Amino acid sequence: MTGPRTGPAYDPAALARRARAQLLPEHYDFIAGGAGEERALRENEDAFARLALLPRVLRGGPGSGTRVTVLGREWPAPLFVSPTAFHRLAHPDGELATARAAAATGTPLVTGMAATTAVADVVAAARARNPEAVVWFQLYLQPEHEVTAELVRRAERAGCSALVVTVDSPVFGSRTRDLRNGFHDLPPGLAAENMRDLPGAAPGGTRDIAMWPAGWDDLRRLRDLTDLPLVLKGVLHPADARTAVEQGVDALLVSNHGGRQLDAAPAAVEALPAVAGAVAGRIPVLVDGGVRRGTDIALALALGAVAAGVGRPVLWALATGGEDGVTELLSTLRADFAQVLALCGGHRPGDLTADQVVARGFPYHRPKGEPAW
Ligand SMILES: Cc1cc2nc3c(=O)[nH]c(=O)nc-3n(C[C@H](O)[C@H](O)[C@H](O)COP(=O)(O)O)c2cc1C
Ligand SMILES: O=C(O)C(=O)c1ccccc1
Repeated sequence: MTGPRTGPAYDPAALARRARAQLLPEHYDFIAGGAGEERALRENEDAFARLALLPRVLRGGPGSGTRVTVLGREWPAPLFVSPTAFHRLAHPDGELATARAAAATGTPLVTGMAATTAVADVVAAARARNPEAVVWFQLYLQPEHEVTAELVRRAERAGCSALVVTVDSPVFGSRTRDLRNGFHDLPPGLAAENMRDLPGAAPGGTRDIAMWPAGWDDLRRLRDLTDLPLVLKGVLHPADARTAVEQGVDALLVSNHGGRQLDAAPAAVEALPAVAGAVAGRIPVLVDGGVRRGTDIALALALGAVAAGVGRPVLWALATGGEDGVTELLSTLRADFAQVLALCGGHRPGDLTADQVVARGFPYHRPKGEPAW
């Protein structure tokens, strides 16, 4: 046999179980949980499991690898780390460990305004491992424009190369487990470091991160404030996708926020085809939610995404293995995707197409278009 072998079997559910054994129950629940009855949360993974890939055969030729180009930068694989709050809940090294692992594997990282490490320190840790490291900054538009403006300046000064504006949170979702556990505040010693010393804000608590019903006008104000590319995170409706393109948004991230906001939202991967159709190739479309293995990345690409993000698995890997754990997770996901791509008869990520995606069950039917038999 020639070519790389993938490593020992990777079991995403076992990783989550090991993390659960490491963490305080209320911290595990904060990370694992979703809104309401956790339907949107479950659907993200279940929707991938309901889909199958039709491999193409005898396509010959060598593979040219897993590289993709996103907003003018080459990524080694169509995989990135989605923004998640409070990495120091998972491991004392927190976002610094995540940043080092992402940089070491060349995986773009979206660090968030709810990080427990300041964005300047996150980018510095990443660049120390890999001067080419791609770090984006995620923010919620704040009711006080000056607060948003200061966050943007901090991200720019730190060296972030795009802003991810999360737009699915006009209000905070009802996180059932957090309400049950009474988990509202970070433990002593941890703080949302990006919120320190902002105009009008008290230093460092989670409650400084306002979720607020911003409008397209507020997005235009942000557009006028910075030359960084803007990525809208949390778009599910194709009409919003069209508006975003018209408004000059640079990319979309299709997401139901890991099932943590609207519990009736569809799985991200189910919303993806309509959004990709509305965008019609004018800007890149990314997706996150329920991505756990190479086949999920392949399905996301076949359905119109240029790359897929992982959220919770990174926190589980961080909790169980710190920086090394995250490095292993990201390398394994990339190798797994490379193998799936080859098994599908693809030579490069763009070779995966929607006609290769079928709903499981017999007789199976294609999600759109002609029956496949
Ligand atoms: C613990 C946790 C914290 C999160 N914090 C944020 C955040 O601050 N901003 C944001 O846009 N999304 C946040 N998300 C959503 C993620 O960016 C992402 O959409 C989601 O986790 C992807 O689904 P996955 O966890 O199934 O991979 C968070 C998710 C989790 C699990
Ligand atoms: O966005 C989230 O899902 C999230 O958990 C969070 C928590 C506190 C502040 C900001 C985001």
